[in-house]
Amino acid sequence: MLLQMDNITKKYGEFSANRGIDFSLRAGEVHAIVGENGAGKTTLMRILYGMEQPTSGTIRLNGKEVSFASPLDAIQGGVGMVHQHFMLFPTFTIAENIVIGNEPGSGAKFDRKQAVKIVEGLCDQYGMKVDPRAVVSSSAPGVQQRVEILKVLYQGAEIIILDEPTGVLTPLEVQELLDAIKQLTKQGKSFILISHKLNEVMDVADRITVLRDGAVTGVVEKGNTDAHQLSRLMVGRELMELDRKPITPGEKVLEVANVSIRGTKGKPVLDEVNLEVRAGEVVGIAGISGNGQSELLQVISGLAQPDSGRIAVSGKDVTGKSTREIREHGLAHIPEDRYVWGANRTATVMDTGLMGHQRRLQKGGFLNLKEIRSLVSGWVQKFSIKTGSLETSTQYLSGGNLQKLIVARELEQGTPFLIAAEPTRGVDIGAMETIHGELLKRREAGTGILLVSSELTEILKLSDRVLVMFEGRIAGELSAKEATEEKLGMLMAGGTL
Ligand SMILES: Nc1ncnc2c1ncn2[C@@H]1O[C@H](COP(=O)(O)OP(=O)(O)OP(=O)(O)O)[C@@H](O)[C@H]1O
Repeated sequence: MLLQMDNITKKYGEFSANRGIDFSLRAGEVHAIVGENGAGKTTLMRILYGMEQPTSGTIRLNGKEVSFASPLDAIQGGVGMVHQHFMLFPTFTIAENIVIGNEPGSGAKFDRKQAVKIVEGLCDQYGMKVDPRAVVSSSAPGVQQRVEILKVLYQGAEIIILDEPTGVLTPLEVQELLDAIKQLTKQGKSFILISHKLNEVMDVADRITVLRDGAVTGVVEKGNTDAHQLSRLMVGRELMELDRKPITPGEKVLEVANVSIRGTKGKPVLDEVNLEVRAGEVVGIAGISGNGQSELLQVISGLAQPDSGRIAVSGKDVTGKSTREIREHGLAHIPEDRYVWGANRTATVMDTGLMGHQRRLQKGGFLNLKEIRSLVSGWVQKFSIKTGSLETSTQYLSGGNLQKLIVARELEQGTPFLIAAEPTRGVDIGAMETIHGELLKRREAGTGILLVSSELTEILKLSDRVLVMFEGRIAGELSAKEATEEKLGMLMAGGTL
């Protein structure tokens, strides 16, 4: 056995994030770890990667006991990890990012040409394509991820840990990643894959370990299981079908008229965008990321200003208004990137629950802490948010639990208009069911929802109408009845129906 983790326990105070976990990995194997948010997947991998020390338990590589005091130690032992959030230097080139820490050249002189050569060699060896001279910040997420993988390969990794690698990728990039994993295992590399996406797990994994509440609930060979059994092992119950009741849309809660943003390279970022959302309907926006969706959400929510055009929320012109003013006028916003817009990582769960809504929750200039406390603890229950207490700092929440907290806060504002951008990114399948159900409840209660998602299944499940964005324009609109993955895919790629 290449890797053997035996009886791993990790305690944080009284709380056990890992309880007596056994985990093993064969050479050339892809071993997936699945489980609910907060089940302890990332913790187990942080232990393997030397970022955390286990409270008890042993790790053996090729039969020899090892103890990694730091990621540097782990890298030297042949273990590399690609995190949920990329850790690259955005202003450096791809080649610089890959060789950093072990740069070619003598003394202080960095040999750029040699670095490019090294990266070209790696690309050839492992069958992956990147442009070594491109700057990371202008590379697509799929490319940045390849850079991370090439970087750990350059560092000599035999075991590569991928923590929810497909969350930010387009469907095509996901396929490329899965192909790259298969290719690399043929060359003897081994992967540990943390994922909530059971179809991807069933595609690429050889074995699957299911964790629940810090303990193993099953280890299965792929051939002996299916997505149904896995989801039952994960959440301990069957998932339910969504019930989307027919509605009659009401008055306009969002109107975007002829909105444009000029780009830096001649091409507009947003090009005469027109759309509306009415009370009680979900309008989905599909598109390959980078086609203007982020900018559209930014102008609607006051984070950016349009160069021309008009935006109205609940009938009031809010063009050029601040985020605070627009929020006060009836916008709630589940942001695309929870770490940038959604939360301050040092704030407590309670403060995060309050963020952006202080004015609404105050009386006579004072915050009603008792009311806020009972509100936030209600959300924690409803959305099964795993947290020590309301005073716990959000930096100790697992990724999916932080996402659930932000979703709960925005959904529960009960505003007439809600932006839901990637609302289920990083959440487990049970929580996804809860969030989808709650979004539909808001819709029935009359909230108009603008849903932006890179998951076509999510768009198709929830939307009454679907708009497709391509190169800053609305390239097409389909009703819920007309929309299929094939038609959307066609429009997303710039085609016509
Ligand atoms: N430093 C810490 N102090 C206290 N609790 C922690 C700490 N790190 C993690 N935890 C807790 O340990 C539990 C397991 O977290 P972990 O990140 O391993 O979950 P996960 O299975 O990866 O979840 P997700 O799918 O949401 O990413 C969580 O409840 C988390 O709040």
